[in-house]
Amino acid sequence: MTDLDCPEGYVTLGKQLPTILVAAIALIDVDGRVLIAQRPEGKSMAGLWEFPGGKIEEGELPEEALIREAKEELNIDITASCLSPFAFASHSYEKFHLLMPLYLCRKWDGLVQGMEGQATKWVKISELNTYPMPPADDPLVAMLRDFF
Ligand SMILES: Nc1nc2c([nH]c(=O)n2[C@H]2C[C@H](O)[C@@H](COP(=O)(O)OP(=O)(O)OP(=O)(O)O)O2)c(=O)[nH]1
Ligand SMILES: [Mg+2]
Repeated sequence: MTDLDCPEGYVTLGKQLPTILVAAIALIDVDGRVLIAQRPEGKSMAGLWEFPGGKIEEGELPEEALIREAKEELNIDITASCLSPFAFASHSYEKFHLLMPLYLCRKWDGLVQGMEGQATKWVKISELNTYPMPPADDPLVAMLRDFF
């Protein structure tokens, strides 16, 4: 898939673009740092840093998608009760519109490991803007900076 292609599993909300639903998580550690992961080679937007997460699959709630993605991508266990809705991104890329709720999570079981070969990094929220992230994430980073 190139950066501009639309992923599978979209819904048609607007008239112009297919919409993809993605759930993302900002894990916050005891020192107030947030976890970001680098999109691996071969995926769209490879090399950019992101909040872990992924597409919400048919029949899933966003929280269920995050519990699954946290295990698949980071090998950690989280529960729905530890996920706080925080903000969302609504951003039109060239070929699709992204609707992405971002949840905060301060409690999980296990040690974070990049399970898909992706680099992971704990960064101070004040330094998040020094990592290149997808354009949809800009307002989320600003919200995190304002909030913390
Ligand atoms: N997880 C995540 N995705 C983001 C962020 N910002 C952003 O534009 N995206 C986009 C990139 C992708 O087009 C889409 C997420 O798709 P993905 O490739 O991570 O989906 P997935 O984890 O389900 O991966 P796969 O099963 O398709 O390999 O959302 C972000 O901060 N986190
Ligand atoms: Mg993903």
